[in-house]
Amino acid sequence: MQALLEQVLAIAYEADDAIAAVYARGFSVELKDDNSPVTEADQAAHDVIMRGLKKLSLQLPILSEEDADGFVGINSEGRYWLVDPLDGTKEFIKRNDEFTVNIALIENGKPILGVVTAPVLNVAYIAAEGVGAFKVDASGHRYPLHVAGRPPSSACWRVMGSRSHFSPDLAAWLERLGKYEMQPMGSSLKLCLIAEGKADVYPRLGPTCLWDTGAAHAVLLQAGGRVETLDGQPLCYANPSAKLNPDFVAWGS
Ligand SMILES: Nc1ncnc2c1ncn2[C@@H]1O[C@H](COP(=O)(O)O)[C@@H](OP(=O)(O)O)[C@H]1O
Ligand SMILES: [Mg+2]
Repeated sequence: MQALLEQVLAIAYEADDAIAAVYARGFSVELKDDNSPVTEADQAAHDVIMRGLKKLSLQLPILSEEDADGFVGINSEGRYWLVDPLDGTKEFIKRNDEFTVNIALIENGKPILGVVTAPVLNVAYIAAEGVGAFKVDASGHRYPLHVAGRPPSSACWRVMGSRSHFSPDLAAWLERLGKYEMQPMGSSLKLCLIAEGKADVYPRLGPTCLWDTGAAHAVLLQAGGRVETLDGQPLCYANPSAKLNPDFVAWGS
């Protein structure tokens, strides 16, 4: 797993370079069939990742946001790669730097390896079963990741939230949580910040796709956290044809 993690990190860094090049030179924005925005950078990162994963000795089916129809299905051992080449496309377009490359290895519905890189913030979050979870800074230094403990009853919950999506259900959920402060953040960085101990909880009561969460979910699991549906079951990736996650809550401790 350690060797595979390093290979996947190298692929994600290559995708970072492709994205950063588009970011630097400027880009136009198109709308996909579902009306969500897409740029040249999403496709460039997808191409790099597909090429990289196909060269690995471990040959697995790939489900990428940019070619979901090309997914051939989970293999006989219950495994597949789950990829969001550029999560936070809206943040990319707004140029606020909060976007990520996401590659996860799923086995029997569970993310067992994950790599999340932020091309402009120059940070990576990596994890695998049997290896642990680490943050990698711009100079390549690695720091083990651990979630924070549950906040004392007098303290505020540090809540992560989307910059673009809020719902009445989320407002009601937060009301029940108690005292909290909300930190808005684009992309899968929300889950990574919980893995780092910088936030406590991320309730997502609104649509996301499997590829938005798989890689950062792996990081959070290895850092001691969890991601659960509203009835307390682990968020599961065993039915990729559904594409959509149910509502979920990511917890540190
Ligand atoms: N109506 C919808 N259906 C499915 N996924 C949605 C959605 N609205 C937003 N998302 C997902 O939410 C992600 C953005 O989340 P956030 O606002 O927390 O950064 C998007 O990722 P992309 O940017 O990769 O398209 C997209 O996949
Ligand atoms: Mg996404």
